[in-house]
Amino acid sequence: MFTTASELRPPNLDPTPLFELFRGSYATELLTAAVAHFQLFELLGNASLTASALQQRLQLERRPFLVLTTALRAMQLLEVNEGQYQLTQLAREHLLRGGAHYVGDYIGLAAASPGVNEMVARLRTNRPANAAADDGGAAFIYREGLESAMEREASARHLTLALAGRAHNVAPHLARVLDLSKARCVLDVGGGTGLYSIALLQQNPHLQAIVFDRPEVLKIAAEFATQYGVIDRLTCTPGDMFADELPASADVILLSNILHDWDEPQCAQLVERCASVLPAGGQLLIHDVFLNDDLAGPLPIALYSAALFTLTEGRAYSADEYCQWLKAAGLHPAAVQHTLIHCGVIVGSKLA
Ligand SMILES: C[S@@+](CC[C@H](N)C(=O)[O-])C[C@H]1O[C@@H](n2cnc3c(N)ncnc32)[C@H](O)[C@@H]1O
Repeated sequence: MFTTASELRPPNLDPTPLFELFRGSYATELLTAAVAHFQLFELLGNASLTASALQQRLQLERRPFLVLTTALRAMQLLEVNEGQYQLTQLAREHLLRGGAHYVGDYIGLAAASPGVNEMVARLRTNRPANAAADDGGAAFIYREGLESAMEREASARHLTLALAGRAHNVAPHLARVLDLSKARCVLDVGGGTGLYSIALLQQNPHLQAIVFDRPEVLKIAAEFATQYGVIDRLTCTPGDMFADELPASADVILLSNILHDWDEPQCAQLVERCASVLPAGGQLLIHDVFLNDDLAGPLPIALYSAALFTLTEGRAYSADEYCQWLKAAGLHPAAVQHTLIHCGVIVGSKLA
């Protein structure tokens, strides 16, 4: 199908604004849900509540609570002072019913829109979209007990190729910020298109790569590896990253856009599993987006977090949260190095 090898190159123009525009709908959905479905602003009124009290009043589990409140904090409508959640002046003036400049009913015009209703359902159930067998299965995630779109040829291809657009832009940047001159083999866990591995292989001619993913997804990785002329150095290994043994032959492991698909216990488990197969001196690379450590923004990441929340079992995390998991697994995290489209990489080293 593909005949000529080509090189992955960074884009001329930064596509980040397109991603921010695309994710903007989550601002409408979360704001309208808070105003018209959860009555969050009335609930807080002029009082302040601890996180657990507010979470209880909203009847939300931890993950939806964090997604909703992170976005509202990033929107400057909610603030946390000494552990107490309270409304900002902006929210008090405009989102408390009865105020002279109340705009809640205006925002409420979107209350019955399909996007808002869907967001409310996701927040209330804490379950990803399409997770029932009849709905085609959840996007991007596979684990035992969950119906997954990644197990079906057409949907796995569709979803994986959708991510190729972002990878084509970001992967060449990742390859340029990392120094893998001394590395032998990179294991790309949940590697999807394989484009991140392919960029690393093109940048480092001595390197080998293993892309570990579900069988239907690996078909696409093999096609791209052929197209980009690195199929002789890239192995596709099918498996379940939670249940199967991870290949132990790599000295670098990449988790690119993986942990944000999973809830906190699975993130800790996955980091631990990766760390356990790394040799001394090996590195675990977490390539992802990062919330601020206080989980109060920035807004583009808070909105992306909402997207991840609705589609998967994850959300966006902070660098601090990632560092905690790396340290718990015995790895030493370095500072975030930025790539593109809000992404960056944290290198966790296993000391020799
Ligand atoms: C959001 S995509 C990220 C793909 C790629 N790393 C990237 O950055 O574009 C998540 C990937 O993890 C894979 N995945 C999900 N659950 C998995 C599991 N239990 N075992 C192996 N791969 C899994 C999916 O098939 C998908 O390719």
